Amino acid sequence: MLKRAMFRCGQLSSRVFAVEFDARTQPLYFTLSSNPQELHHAHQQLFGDDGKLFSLHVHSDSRIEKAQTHAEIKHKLSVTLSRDCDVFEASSFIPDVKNSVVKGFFIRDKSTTTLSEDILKTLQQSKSVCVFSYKREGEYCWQELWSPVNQVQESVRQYIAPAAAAEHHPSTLNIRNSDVFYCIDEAYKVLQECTDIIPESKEVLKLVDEQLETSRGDGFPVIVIEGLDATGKTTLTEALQESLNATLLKSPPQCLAPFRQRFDSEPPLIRRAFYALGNYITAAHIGKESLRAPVIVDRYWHSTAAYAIATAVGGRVENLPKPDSELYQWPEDLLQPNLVLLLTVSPEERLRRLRDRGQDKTVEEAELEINQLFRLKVEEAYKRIQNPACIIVDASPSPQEVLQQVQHLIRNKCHL
Ligand SMILES: Nc1ncnc2c1ncn2[C@@H]1O[C@H](COP(=O)(O)OP(=O)(O)O)[C@@H](O)[C@H]1O
Ligand SMILES: Nc1ccn([C@H]2C[C@H](O)[C@@H](COP(=O)(O)OP(=O)(O)O)O2)c(=O)n1
Repeated sequence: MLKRAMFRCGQLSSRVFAVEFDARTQPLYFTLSSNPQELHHAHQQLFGDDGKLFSLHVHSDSRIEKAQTHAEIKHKLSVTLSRDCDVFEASSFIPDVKNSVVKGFFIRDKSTTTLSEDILKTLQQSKSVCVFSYKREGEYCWQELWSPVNQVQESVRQYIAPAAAAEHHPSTLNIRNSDVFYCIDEAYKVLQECTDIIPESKEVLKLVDEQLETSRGDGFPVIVIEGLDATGKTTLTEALQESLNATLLKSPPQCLAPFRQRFDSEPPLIRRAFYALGNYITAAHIGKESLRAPVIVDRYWHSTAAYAIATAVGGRVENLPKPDSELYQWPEDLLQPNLVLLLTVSPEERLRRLRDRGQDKTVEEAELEINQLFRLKVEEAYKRIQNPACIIVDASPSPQEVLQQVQHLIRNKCHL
């Protein structure tokens, strides 16, 4: 039983563990060795402290189950653990090997209670959760499979040994087909896999099926307006609709509005597949409408990819996939617009606009406000997307001036 659990965790010796100790610094990397190794000074921060240390990792052959279990554990740990407990995002991975990441958490419990053990005991009953504990002895620290009743005779001590920082941040390794989708089939499959647990998936897939093949000849230009919330997309797209006599579309499309809240509460795999499919429905609408008039689109694939990448990647902007990464390439089967404009304003002006609007913000936007790092990553990811890349527009002047600036760009680039 224990051996099977170890096996589920993959070949531990070739794996590197990364703990997101502090969002502003690089993760703490370590690996495991069967020989005692003195604790590296950097690791003293985590392993040298008093208190109990645990890590837990989520495994399953079903990616839907894995995503949901991870999200449930995250929620449970955040609401039940005491103030004396720190929880860090952790992962284990094989350096630079795509899709090798196993996500989990690292728990440091300085309390005198057994609360964290009690919670881990419950979590461990799930066949997809694997818990390790860490023990110190002098200069050494080792990891072993944790068991609440202490019958881990078979478990081998694996000593903590320093590991080099990975060239590609581990959170970038699993992005393809988990956070960002590069063809309709991959996103479609995710929703097919969750029809049992999320009945709404069937309705979304039906709406996708109802869309005819997207084909677009030499129709009117298609112009996408992108940007963070409150950068002025609605104001500009409505003004453009009027001034160009254009059709205004959105992604996700109106027909998905009844399902959005449901999918927003799901883990990234399911949530991002939903938004990806929304782009294909919008593409079908663009295909039809652009035969009749110019089309303005409020958010499209740039938003889907930039938010997904920025959410998936922990810590600093430097952790994003490298600028030349294939992860920034537009999906080959998704209708391409003629022009993508990214509206940018300073963080202060954006906050002022958000406050003036006085609306409830989505959770993600509320996080943006407190999380400068996240906002920077979304903007940087927007700028790195290729084929087509976006043109940056300074949206801080008055609405009339922004409109004029954009009309000028459209005249030049699309000859409208
Ligand atoms: N160029 C601008 N200058 C000042 N305020 C603006 C400008 N464009 C939009 N706003 C205001 O900022 C707020 C957010 O604009 P909105 O168009 O709703 O942004 P988005 O659609 O990107 O969320 C609104 O209250 C809007 O009136
Ligand atoms: N085409 C799109 C549009 C939005 N999204 C996602 C990205 C973010 O998680 C949210 C942002 O939506 P938000 O509600 O803040 O946007 P609006 O205020 O409606 O412009 O939606 C997407 O993935 N793909």
